[in-house]
Amino acid sequence: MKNREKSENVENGIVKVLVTREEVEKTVKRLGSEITRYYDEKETDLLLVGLLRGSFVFLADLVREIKLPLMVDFMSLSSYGDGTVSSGDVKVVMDLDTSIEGRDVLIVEDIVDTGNTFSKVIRMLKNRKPRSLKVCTFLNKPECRIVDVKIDFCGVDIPNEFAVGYGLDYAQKYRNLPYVGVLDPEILEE
Ligand SMILES: O=P(O)(O)OC[C@H]1O[C@H](OP(=O)(O)OP(=O)(O)O)[C@H](O)[C@@H]1O
Ligand code: HPA
Repeated sequence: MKNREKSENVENGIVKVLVTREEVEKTVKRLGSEITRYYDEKETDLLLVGLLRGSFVFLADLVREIKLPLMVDFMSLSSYGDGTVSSGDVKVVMDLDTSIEGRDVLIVEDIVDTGNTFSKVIRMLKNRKPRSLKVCTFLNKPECRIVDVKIDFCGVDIPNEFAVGYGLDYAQKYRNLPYVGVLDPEILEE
């Protein structure tokens, strides 16, 4: 089968599953409980900041597992202009709508890879004087870290392979897979 035909069927482009649908569900529930427990002890004014586009699937599931009043806002940053390699040059494409001054902000990501995106957004949001600033990611690739970032709520550690699904894309595709998989290297080379 030709690569083009393969890539038209998303399931066919996947060579290995890294996080199954069941593991996704368990992980999101665990993170929801941890976050609920952490903020529950304080008088919280919780704002979840989702980083577009990758976090939208995880964030939609996560908010339903957090048993606290909260608000949601989004930012869009871009770092992977050419596909699979981080340029290290993170740009703000769309900023928040809301002021975060004096609020408890939880940044939500689909993946921390080099750490460039998180470190940039943390620096930027700290300047806006939130009461607290924590970070949550569904996936973590510790082997790829270039910039050190402290992750407060971490889903699953994965190896150094290009992951797609559950919000993560390759060339804007595969975000709709309900699990996380590794893409066929032939497709990456196309
Ligand atoms: O730790 P890093 O090396 O910075 O990589 C992580 C970032 O890369 C991806 O975003 P991307 O720029 O691909 O945009 P997307 O969210 O729209 O997929 C991902 O969603 C994270 O935001
Ligand atoms: O493994 C990845 N997959 C998709 N997007 C990404 N952005 C950083 N790392 C990845």
